[in-house]
Amino acid sequence: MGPHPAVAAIRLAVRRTLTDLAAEAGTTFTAPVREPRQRPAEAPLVAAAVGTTLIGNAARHPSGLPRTPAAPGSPLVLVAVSGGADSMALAVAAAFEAPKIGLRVGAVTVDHGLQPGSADRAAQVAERLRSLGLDPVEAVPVLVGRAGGPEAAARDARYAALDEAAERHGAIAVLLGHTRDDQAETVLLGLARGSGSRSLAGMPAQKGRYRRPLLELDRAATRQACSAQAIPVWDDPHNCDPAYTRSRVRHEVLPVLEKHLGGGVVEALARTARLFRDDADALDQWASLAERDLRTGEGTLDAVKLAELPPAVRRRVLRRAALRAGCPAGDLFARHLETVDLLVTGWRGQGPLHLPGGVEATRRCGTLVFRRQGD
Ligand SMILES: Nc1ncnc2c1ncn2[C@@H]1O[C@H](COP(=O)(O)OP(=O)(O)OP(=O)(O)O)[C@@H](O)[C@H]1O
Repeated sequence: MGPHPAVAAIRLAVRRTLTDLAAEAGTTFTAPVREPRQRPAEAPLVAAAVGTTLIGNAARHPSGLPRTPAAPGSPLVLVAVSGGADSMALAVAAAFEAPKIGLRVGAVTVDHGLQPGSADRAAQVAERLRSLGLDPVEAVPVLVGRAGGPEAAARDARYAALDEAAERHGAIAVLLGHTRDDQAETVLLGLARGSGSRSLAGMPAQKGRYRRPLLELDRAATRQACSAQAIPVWDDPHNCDPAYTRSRVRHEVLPVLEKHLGGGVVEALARTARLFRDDADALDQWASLAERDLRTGEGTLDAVKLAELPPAVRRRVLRRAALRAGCPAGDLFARHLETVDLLVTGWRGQGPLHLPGGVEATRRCGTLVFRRQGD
């Protein structure tokens, strides 16, 4: 009997990502290993209820632990693990697949320190991961600030810790457990913010060192996979806390949409993300070519030629120029670009515009000038 279909689907998705990574790293493939027989323990879900502490017997799972870990010094991939079903299913699949491909796999679990007992829980998750064959495994405590609200502050601290761990261990990539459901939520959140196509494109499967192998799979699959392999999971109470926007989207908004618009909303939103990604990529490429043509010097653009561009391309050129002059990407919003755009399309001699990061945009003699004050 082969593995549970959800386990097989997750392994396949992870294998694809790891194979790409191994090819990029120039790793030599080892001979393919046959799927091991499923063990009888692939039945009960040990702990999946909200707030459940980790229990379970590591010796009983998962099915088919890697036989021989990849040689020391082989390229290392880290998995970012919260302890939830998505990232646990991902970590187990990576531990199963990586040695066959000549990669080592480790994990980092970040302790945000936002709940009582979080350090103990992070230590338990780390221990669990070690018992699953991942190495190295670290539980990293972080200090979460306040900038941008609680979700953004936790995310910033988490990614800083993941980046630092990846650098320190020389990892070739960090895997994240986002699923198609997370993607649908991201698209809805972007839509509600009134964002452009780049935001509606959701999360990319690959960005820098980060990869999201499960982006085409349902959250239900990761739960089923953990259940089938008797992997204890921990549900972050924040995921169900209505104080968090994403939680409300997950538990209230999406179910209502599914109910009233018919099934398949999550899939449709994920498809929307893919289509918008292609559109946004094409527009970015166009803007990059147009910018080369319009640049008249360091931080200066030909305003007359800018006016001839379609708005979607023009705004992208303006954004690029503002970023190049030193605007922080996270602080530059559509409303800033709309006012800069008026220097091109609604010119009536208005004065310099002050953009985030101390950048100033002015129009002089048919030229837009972006400069950081004091430069
Ligand atoms: N505390 C953490 N430590 C390490 N990685 C994390 C942590 N929290 C989230 N991640 C990574 O980011 C991904 C998305 O996290 P998020 O909280 O948005 O989703 P989730 O549905 O709660 O995922 P999961 O079921 O894995 O907890 C996780 O799958 C994991 O890869």
